[in-house]
Amino acid sequence: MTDYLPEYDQLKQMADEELDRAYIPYSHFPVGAALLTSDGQIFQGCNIENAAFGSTMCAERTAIFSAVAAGHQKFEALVVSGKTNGAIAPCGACRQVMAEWFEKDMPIFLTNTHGKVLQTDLAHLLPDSFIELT
Ligand SMILES: O=c1ccn([C@H]2C[C@H](O)[C@@H](CO)O2)c(=O)[nH]1
Ligand SMILES: [Zn+2]
Repeated sequence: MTDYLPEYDQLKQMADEELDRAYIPYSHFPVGAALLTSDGQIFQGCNIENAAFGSTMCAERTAIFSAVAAGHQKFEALVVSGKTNGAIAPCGACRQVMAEWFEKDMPIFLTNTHGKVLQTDLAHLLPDSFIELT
């Protein structure tokens, strides 16, 4: 089961809302995300694809970069949602970006639209991560 987070239902609803905003002419694979800042704001993200496929931006990074661009650098929780059979799984690039901004134990809820919820964190998604030049 998952730890109780008062904002979870709102985050999940806002992540799901982004599934309809995803720009996915190539993969037809929508992903939505909602990110809670330490001061209680929520930033949404969807995947935004590009004809040059490598220029595509994932839902998770859209949410993180949107929050950082608005002046937020401390985060409490992330919910990601996909129309997948199991829980959505963030790509490697997103895990590396998460490592830059999230504490290792910050709750990350990987979900789908069928009721699956997997609670995890960066300690599990990206162990032994490269986070600074030392
Ligand atoms: O966690 C994920 C996994 C995939 N995608 C996007 C990238 C691409 O647009 C499409 C297929 O990989 O899904 C995300 O946004 N987040
Ligand atoms: Zn990604």
